[in-house]
Amino acid sequence: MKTVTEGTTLWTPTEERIQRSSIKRYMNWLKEKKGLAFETHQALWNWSVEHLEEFWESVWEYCEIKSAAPYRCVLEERKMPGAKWFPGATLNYAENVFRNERSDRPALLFRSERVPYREVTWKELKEKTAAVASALKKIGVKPGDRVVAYMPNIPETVIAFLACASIGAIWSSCSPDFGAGSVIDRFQQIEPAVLFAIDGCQYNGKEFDKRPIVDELRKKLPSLKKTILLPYLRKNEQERDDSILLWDEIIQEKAELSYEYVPFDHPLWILYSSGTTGLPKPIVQGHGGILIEHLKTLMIEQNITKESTFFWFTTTGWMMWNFLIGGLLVGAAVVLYDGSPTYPDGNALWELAEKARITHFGTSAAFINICMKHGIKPKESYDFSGLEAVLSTGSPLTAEGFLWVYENVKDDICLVSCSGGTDVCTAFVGGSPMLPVRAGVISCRALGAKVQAFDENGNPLINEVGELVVTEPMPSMPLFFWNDSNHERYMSSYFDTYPGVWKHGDWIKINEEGGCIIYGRSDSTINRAGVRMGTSEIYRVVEAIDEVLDSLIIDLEMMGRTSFMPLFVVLNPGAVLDEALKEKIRQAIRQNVSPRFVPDEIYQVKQIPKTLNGKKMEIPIRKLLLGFPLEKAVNPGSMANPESLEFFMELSAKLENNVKHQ
Ligand SMILES: CC(=O)CC(=O)O
Repeated sequence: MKTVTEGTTLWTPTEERIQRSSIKRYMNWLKEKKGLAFETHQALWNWSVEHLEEFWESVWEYCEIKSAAPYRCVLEERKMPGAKWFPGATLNYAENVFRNERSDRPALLFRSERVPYREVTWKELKEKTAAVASALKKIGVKPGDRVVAYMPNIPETVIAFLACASIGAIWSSCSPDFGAGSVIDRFQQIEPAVLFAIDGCQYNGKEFDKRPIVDELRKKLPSLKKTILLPYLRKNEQERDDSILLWDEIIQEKAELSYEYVPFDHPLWILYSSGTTGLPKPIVQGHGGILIEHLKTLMIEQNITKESTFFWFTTTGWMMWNFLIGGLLVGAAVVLYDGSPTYPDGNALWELAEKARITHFGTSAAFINICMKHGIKPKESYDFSGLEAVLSTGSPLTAEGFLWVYENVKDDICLVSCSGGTDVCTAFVGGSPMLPVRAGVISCRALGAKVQAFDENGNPLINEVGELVVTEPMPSMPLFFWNDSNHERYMSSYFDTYPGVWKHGDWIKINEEGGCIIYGRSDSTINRAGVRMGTSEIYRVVEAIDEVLDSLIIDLEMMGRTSFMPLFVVLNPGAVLDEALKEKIRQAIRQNVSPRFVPDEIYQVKQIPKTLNGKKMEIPIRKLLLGFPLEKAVNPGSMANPESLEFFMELSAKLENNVKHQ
């Protein structure tokens, strides 16, 4: 693997390119319409976070947001949580999508492992959305009711979502790689009225029959009035009772699309993020907040226009799906892909990039690492003449990953490594076509996101690693968590450490130029390629296995190291950790959680390190395995079983050697 020094400049935009970038156009507009002139991106960012109300109002005007009733003011109170944005305004997300309807370009482009390539026109998208909206209304779905989907990343899922948004119902989805238990844990909390589901799907060349899971969901979700089934795997073999409607039947209906105008803070969707304990947190985000945040990011910051073709490799279980669909708000053609990114080989997505003439290719750092490890050189086989930007998220992209993109994809593109979270359904930090790209460094903080690195006492740090915090409200922050009426869970998720300041749970370093490096999670949540899972969800499955007595799982993803997620198990007397038991554990996680969370290695240990009151010591062990000295990682005095550390200290030394020799 070719190495490169962190911070090496790999790309500098030409003056011509800066001038035609969307951010420059927005800056020119600010100058002309508001008399505000900014020389640099940093100056613009400073203004955007100091003059929040002016900034977000300018986004509303510049992006020409369509609303039914005007707002009384931009921000009623600057506080977190509880900021009330654009009170008085009523609007609808779906209307802001369909205002872009046109006949000369498709709305969606789609490929799956089974479907070679298909385009969906704006007309088809609108007609089918209208038909599904009408079916939902006939079922009795009202504004505020929940509509859930167990569907892959296919056009039908986008249609179902837009239909749901158009009538003011609340959308929520889990991707079919989630096992029944994980889906039930999420959907049961929000009592859905309707379930959209597929009968099965294909991944990595293998067919998966999902009917048993769909049956289980229907049994365990008593609030369901109907299930709308899409026979995706086997077209003609569906057994059904009256509570199941078939997709093909409901889309036959001719209906007019109309919009339920809802307040700016009316819930649009519920996303899930896992903490370290308890069930996944159902995060509610609003029509207006998402609309304005996604327009700001895509249309102003990322140069996505009506002529762009925007792709992100994602499943419907990751917030990047929700973000990708935001491309329709700008009027871009959105590219969907369903399947393994490496099926039949590592060129699948690059081939799609050529075929669909993708201008903005979004992926995860994990995918770039796979391409790098497999020596894939897409530029030798494909024509990327229209490609303007490669975007990466999910985990920090290493300096070598940056270099790989410039050497093997295209040398004249803006590479955007970005990081944010499900909690805000956007990026806090990212890139800009007006800024140079430096290896391993995220170019800037997002406009309107007052991101800082804080020390333990809440002092801002420059050039030192600290907690990623956001000190001013953002419109896409959660409205609330479902079933959390007194905001207890919401408060403890972000505001426990620094009152009134959002602590995100990532380590970040910010330099004087505004460039950022993310160093991974500062808590013990597992984050595999962007999808978060609480450790408790994995313990539940692993510890249900007869042979397993206790367990500990640690995510060792950190900048400069390959992602490595070891699982430690204490076995019952007489049990042996042989290959058969390891496979049994992996299989249990694969089926009940998701294949994504199968550990990289399983180790047998005598004891799990615990605190005096019996809590598993995830963060201290993570620190130890990441190479922190013992005294900085663990306080043995607070432990019930300090002798359990010996194994982890030895392992830490071995992992250090591995890393040095990578
Ligand atoms: C933008 C993001 O934050 C994506 C992720 O890493 O989950």
